[in-house]
This record gives sequence, C-alpha cells and structure tokens, in this order.
Amino acid sequence: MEKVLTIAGSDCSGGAGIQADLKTFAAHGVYGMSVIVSVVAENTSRVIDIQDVAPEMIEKQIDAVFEDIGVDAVKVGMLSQPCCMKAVARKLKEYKPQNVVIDPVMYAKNGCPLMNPSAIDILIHEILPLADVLTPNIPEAERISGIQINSAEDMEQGAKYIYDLGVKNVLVKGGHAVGDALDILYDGKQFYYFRAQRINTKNTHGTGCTYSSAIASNLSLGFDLQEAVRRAKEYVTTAIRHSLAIGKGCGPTHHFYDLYQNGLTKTIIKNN
Ligand SMILES: Nc1ncnc2c1ncn2[C@@H]1O[C@H](COP(=O)(O)OP(=O)(O)OP(=O)(O)O)[C@@H](O)[C@H]1O
Ligand SMILES: Cc1ncc(COP(=O)(O)O)c(N)n1
Repeated sequence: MEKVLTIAGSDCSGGAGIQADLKTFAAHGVYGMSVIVSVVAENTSRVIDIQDVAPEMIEKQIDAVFEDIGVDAVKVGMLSQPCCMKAVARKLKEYKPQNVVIDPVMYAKNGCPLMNPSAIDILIHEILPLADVLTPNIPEAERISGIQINSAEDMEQGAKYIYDLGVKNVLVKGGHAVGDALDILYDGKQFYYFRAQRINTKNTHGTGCTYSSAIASNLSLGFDLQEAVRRAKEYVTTAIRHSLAIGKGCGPTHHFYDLYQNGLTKTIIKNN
C-alpha cells in the first residue's frame, strides 16, 4: 500500500487543507497520514482565526510518521509563519522523502491571508528548493516571481522564473484566469499544457489542495510527473464538477473514487 503524507493546515469545515488532502488520498486508494501545522477556524465564507502548532510539535509529528511508517510521497500545504516553514524544512532535509509536492498557499479562496507576507523570503529560500513539483496559482506565481500574469505566455514566464530559483518542476495553475482552466507545467526543458473547460461554479473551495494531493497520490503510485498531473487534472475537474453547494460562500469539491475514472482533459506538449 502506497503511503502519502500531508503537512498542512486543518480546515474545520472540511473543504480544504488536511481534510481535502485525506479525502483525496482515500479516493486514490493510498494510505493517508497528516502533520497539522496550523489549526484554522474557517468555513466556506471566511477565516475566523488561525492557531499555529508549536514548531517542536510539528517536528515531533513528522518524526512520528517517518520513524515508523515512512512515506512514498509528501504534499505540503499551508505554512503560515517563518517558524513553521523552518521546522518543516529541517525535517524534510533530514528525512529526504521522494515525491515532494508543495502548494505555496498564501490566501484562501475568499481572499483571507493564510501566510504571513513577511514569510515570503523563507518560503523562497527554504521551502521552494525542497519541492519536486511546486503548484502556485496565478497570484502566488506573481508574488514569487514578481511577474504580472495575464496570459498563457505570462504563465510560462512565471514558471520559468520560479524554475530558475531552483525548483525542479513548476506547475502554474490557471484557476484564477478567465477562459479554459489551463495549467502549465515547466520541467526546465518543455512546457506541458493541461486544459479543462471552465466549470461555471463558485464552489471551488479546496481545489488547490485537492489537485496537489492528487498529484502526490499519483506519484506515490509510480506514475511519472506528466501522467501524475494529467490524472490529477482529471480528478480535480471531476471534483469541481460535482462540488457541493453547501455553506454560505464557496462550497467544497467532492471526492469519489468512481468519478476519478472519467477522462476530461487534453494534454498538449509544446516545445520550448
Ligand atoms: N471553475 C473551474 N473550472 C474548472 N477548473 C477549475 C476551476 N477553478 C479552478 N480550476 C482548476 O482547479 C485547479 C486548482 O487551481 P486554482 O488556481 O483554483 O488553485 P488554488 O487557487 O490554489 O486553489 P485553492 O482554492 O485551493 O487555493 C487547477 O487545475 C485549475 O485549473
Ligand atoms: C487550511 C487551509 N489550507 C488551504 C486553504 C486554501 O484553499 P482555498 O483557497 O480553496 O480556500 C484553506 N482555505 N485552508
């Protein structure tokens, strides 16, 4: 059985964070484990408060997982403060897991900040180099690269800039753009386009968490990166198509094993 770990924040309303990650792992048939970095009192409309777990406790949770069960892939999500980032970086450097997918979460869908803006330098210098694949959305790619993104060409430029910071693979997600939901992967040699029709819904709470966890699951299952992303794109698109109109704000994605089988996307390989 493949074992996948999420290191992220807890969303008590179940749509994003650790909860979305564990649902995604279960739908992929892999064994899910979690290290909670922050407890977030949030729902589909707002973030009420954030309480970070002490860095020593973050490290002890990571030790508990690695000294006993071990992992085949890791997804890293919300890291709100420099001290949390440093604790996670220390332990990832110590255990050197394979298949590390990092989602550099900065804001919730409703615009509430989930990362202290002063942590950006630590994110760039301590966390980004640990990623086998980094999955910024457009505002996150803009913040990391300083490049304004208004087109697919801008997404490519942003991906290239972030790659040059020392990130092995960069997947810029287009959920915040208009038109097709286009994501662009850059591996230092080629750009790969993953495209799906945009679904007309406000219920996209947790899409980024779902996507990065699906990529980590697929990597743990032995798929190469392009195939892992292609399958994850199908999974997240399906999870959005079946998202739930619950709560007063942006409802959550929905997770089913059976729906994972549907093919919805096209992959286009483009030369550099
Ligand atoms: N309305 C939509 N229809 C189809 N696909 C979408 C839609 N919104 C987002 N996506 C897709 O969902 C995935 C997550 O992308 P997005 O840019 O929303 O991430 P995110 O902003 O990090 O998510 P989160 O809301 O969890 O922070 C991407 O594959 C994106 O293309
Ligand atoms: C604990 C936690 N982690 C990540 C997100 C981002 O997800 P979204 O932007 O879909 O709200 C979130 N809202 N909460």
